[in-house]
Amino acid sequence: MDRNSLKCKIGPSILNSDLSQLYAESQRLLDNGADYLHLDVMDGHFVPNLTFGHPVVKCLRKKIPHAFFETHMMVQNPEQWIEPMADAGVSQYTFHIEPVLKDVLPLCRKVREAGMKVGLALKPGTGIEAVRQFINHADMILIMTVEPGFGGQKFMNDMMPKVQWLRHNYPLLDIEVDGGVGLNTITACAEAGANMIVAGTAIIGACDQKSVIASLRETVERSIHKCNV
Ligand SMILES: O=C(CO)[C@H](O)[C@H](O)COP(=O)(O)O
Ligand SMILES: [Fe+2]
Repeated sequence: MDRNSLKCKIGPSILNSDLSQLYAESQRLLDNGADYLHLDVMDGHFVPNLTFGHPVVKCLRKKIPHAFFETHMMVQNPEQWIEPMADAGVSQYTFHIEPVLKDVLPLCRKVREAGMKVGLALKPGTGIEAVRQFINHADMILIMTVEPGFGGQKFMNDMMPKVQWLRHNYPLLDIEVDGGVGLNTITACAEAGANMIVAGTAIIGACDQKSVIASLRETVERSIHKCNV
């Protein structure tokens, strides 16, 4: 299997950081080796929690003009926020397919027309068959490894078969895992085939962010390399 063009990317989630210092926290993560920022947007409907929306993302973009911003849209109506998030300077718009199953394709098109990359996210209870027909229309698939809504939850190892299935059938697809990912769970993610790694608590709470990010990267790169030999 030729996975030469598959890249490991580490995207810290700022969900559990000191949000009063959003810019400083985000810049520190980038300075410590993050490849992108994973921004968790929650609307209090799709998940029982509320975070921030496009006005905050727009302010952050003004301070950080060049980094790749992924918004993880845990919202009931993803269509509503496509234009505002594009205007805020979002690079990739990752939305959950569950509330919009009949409209996934037109939404993918709208996200792309708005100038953003397309990510499709699956809750733990959503089987891979629900996303199969849309994979070729997306840039990335996000397999949630916790129930979306809160940081600091326990990693669900039983999500790994979904990642394995995706990697087996789509050797070059960007596959992201999110939820409870850290030094103790990264090997499972890497061996299953994930190459885009979201980690919140494990990075934000670390004394040495740089070494945690480097270590997550090393594990994933080792797995990618193993498949190339
Ligand atoms: O989408 C999320 C929660 O819904 C967060 O991205 C995720 O939980 C990251 O935090 P942690 O690594 O602490 O689990
Ligand atoms: Fe997330």
